[in-house]
Amino acid sequence: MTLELDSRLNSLGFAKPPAETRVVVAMSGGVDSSVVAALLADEGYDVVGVTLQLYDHGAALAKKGACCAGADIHDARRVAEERGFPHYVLDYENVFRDAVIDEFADSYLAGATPIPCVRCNERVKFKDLLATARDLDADCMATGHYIQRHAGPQGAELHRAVDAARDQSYFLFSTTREQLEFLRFPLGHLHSKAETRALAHRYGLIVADKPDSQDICFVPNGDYASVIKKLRPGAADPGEIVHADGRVLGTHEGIIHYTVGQRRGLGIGGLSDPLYVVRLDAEKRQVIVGPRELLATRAVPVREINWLGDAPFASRAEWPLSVKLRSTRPPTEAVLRPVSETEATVELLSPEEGVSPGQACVFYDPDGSRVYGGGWIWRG
Ligand SMILES: Nc1ncnc2c1ncn2[C@@H]1O[C@H](COP(=O)(O)OP(=O)(O)OP(=O)(O)O)[C@@H](O)[C@H]1O
Repeated sequence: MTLELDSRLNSLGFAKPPAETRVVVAMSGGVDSSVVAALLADEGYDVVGVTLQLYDHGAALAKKGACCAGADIHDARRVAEERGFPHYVLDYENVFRDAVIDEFADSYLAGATPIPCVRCNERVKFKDLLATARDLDADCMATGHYIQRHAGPQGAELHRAVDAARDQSYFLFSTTREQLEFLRFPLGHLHSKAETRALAHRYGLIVADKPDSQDICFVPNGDYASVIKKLRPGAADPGEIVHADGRVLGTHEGIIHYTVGQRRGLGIGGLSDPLYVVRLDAEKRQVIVGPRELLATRAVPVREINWLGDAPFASRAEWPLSVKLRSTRPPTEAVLRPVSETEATVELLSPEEGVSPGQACVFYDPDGSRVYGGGWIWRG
């Protein structure tokens, strides 16, 4: 660990001494947020750990070891005990089910590909948990997200994490400016997860070698279709697989099994050209397939926009930006044309494949480093 790194991590940006600065740390029981809590406690901050129980680990949805369930709560508590700061567990099962899981299931049934982690940040962690932190008289709330918060001339700014492989900006675009003022992300400056684990070992944390959590915490092994079937029994009805030219090519076991851009697993072999899912029609329960060229999208309709730029979002006819259309893709150049305060059309300079309703379109400045917000892709 370099001295330079330590000095960057030493301050949450408050004028008063750490001992007089109360920080609520959102603790999942994973290595990232445990390191945040240990680091801040070590620097002398008045740390209070809070863990949300998001679902019952004995219930059908959860898997052993999934975040937010029993074993993780136990780990978070152990870290707090060993580092000597208070820790609270709050039961958020009902809130999480209503605000995140239900929409996740309904979104798939409507033919979209949702991102529940964004809704969890927006509706649970940065709303109710943040309110709890204020109730606890905290000066700020810190999380283990890999993202940077910079103090800019117009207020707090959101920037991509230094470690591009860990960057979570795609999942945080809907953070409001007011929330951002109160939030801190002490891991955003780190260059790799190895640095986080090195810190965890330095503090002797029991979670130092705990495996990284999975993509969606309530979906065991990525098998989201099983989760949806449990939540909405009978809702995943079979239907037709239809070529974009109108030919019926076969049947499927429910549109929840498909996503735009998918090629494998269509079960319609024997055709000369490779076919891709180009659209899901929830009303007709049809999976529409076609050749690859039908996947290319240039104009992306976006709504529910949260803007984190300095000038009002709708104040200009167009903005040159770069955008990310999937969490795993790099930013790509675009021009954004506002339609209203919360809606826009994003025109991509080079067309992208597999742009799916329900995913986020996240806006960055043209060099792809500062996050200007984003919105939800819809069908238009
Ligand atoms: N159940 C929870 N209770 C409180 N805070 C949580 C909970 N789950 C996640 N968080 C907070 O949100 C951050 C990002 O969550 P995410 O699910 O992306 O975890 P992660 O990257 O696996 O981090 P960690 O190693 O801390 O689990 C966590 O670092 C933590 O600060």
